[in-house]
Amino acid sequence: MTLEVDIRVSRGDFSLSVKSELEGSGILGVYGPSGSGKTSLLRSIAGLEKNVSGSIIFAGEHWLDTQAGVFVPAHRRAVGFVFQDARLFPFTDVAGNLDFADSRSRDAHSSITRERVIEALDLSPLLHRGVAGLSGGERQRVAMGRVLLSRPAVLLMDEPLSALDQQRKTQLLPYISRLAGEFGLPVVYVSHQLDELAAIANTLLVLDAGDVIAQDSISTVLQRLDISVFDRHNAAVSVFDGEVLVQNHRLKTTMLGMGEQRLTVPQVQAEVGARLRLQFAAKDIALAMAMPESISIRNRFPGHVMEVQEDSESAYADVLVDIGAGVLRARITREALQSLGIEPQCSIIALVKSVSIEEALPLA
Ligand SMILES: Nc1ncnc2c1ncn2[C@@H]1O[C@H](COP(=O)(O)OP(=O)(O)OP(=O)(O)O)[C@@H](O)[C@H]1O
Repeated sequence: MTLEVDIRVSRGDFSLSVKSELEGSGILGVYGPSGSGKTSLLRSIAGLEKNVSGSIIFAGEHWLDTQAGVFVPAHRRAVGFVFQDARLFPFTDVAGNLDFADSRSRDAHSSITRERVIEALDLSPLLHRGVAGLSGGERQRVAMGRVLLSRPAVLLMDEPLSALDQQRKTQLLPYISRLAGEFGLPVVYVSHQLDELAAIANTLLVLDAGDVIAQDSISTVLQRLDISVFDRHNAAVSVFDGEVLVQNHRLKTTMLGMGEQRLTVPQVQAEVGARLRLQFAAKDIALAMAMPESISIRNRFPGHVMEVQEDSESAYADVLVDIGAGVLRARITREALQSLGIEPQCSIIALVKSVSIEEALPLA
């Protein structure tokens, strides 16, 4: 099932223009600074935006075609919308919230059953709890369950984790990638946190002031040194597919494979053979011209420099290093870049200070 979007939204000084296609059950991440048009895009797909023109086609069905005068109203689009706040019904318990959506669902023949939703989101211990006593993360899991039970064909998520602390966010991310995979749903996921998108998205669309400035597989877009919004708050990251190779229970470490490269990290709770998404923050990569001898950083990848970009507005430079298994992005000071003479083609060792690891759909 394909979602094809080719729209313009005009509102006073602001205008949004997006042409995008989302195929199958992937997660399309939408990233951009505040006011760049992320929410307007989701609202347009959902049929909630009035000043929209162009076309939106889902699985061959025209939801919008302004030339032909077609505008399918929001309640007739098979869309589930998860918001930043959970918006649960306070007068009933978790089961009641789920039952409400289940009973009003438009498609009882869908493969999305109450049992499968409860299992995918670990909701059984919460079913008879009142809504008021739930934690923020639990509330969002119930909200996702309720939206799923309306049996959407597309899931739209607008910063669903932004009200949660970092630990809860990390706990919820695997649920979101599981939903896309298990229920075969295309998901459009909006966030202004690049690490959140890098953890789960397959493709990434970057908006800036209403324009799409990049759109491709997430690993490709994250390598673009010309996208300056990645450098705000030192957000730039790179992502790799990894596989659990060895669990060392004595030293409490896990060895992961990324292509031919090996990486040792504090122990990850996953079976040998499990595939995980590895995310490296550019600011947590150091570069050395030769293999350092006595150093506590254990993860060192020999490679060669592909591209260098100095940011003349700041102290930093971005460097892309091909390490065989993929391309690692490093952010070091311009002072270090110049004094080490780092330039394209030179051999280099990338030293990884930390990595964040998620259960996610494989990279596109
Ligand atoms: N109801 C409205 N009336 C007038 N202008 C609006 C309205 N809603 C949004 N805008 C404007 O449209 C532009 C895009 O807003 P939008 O909410 O889509 O951006 P966003 O990327 O989701 O931002 P944020 O990350 O802050 O939520 C902004 O300039 C915003 O001020």
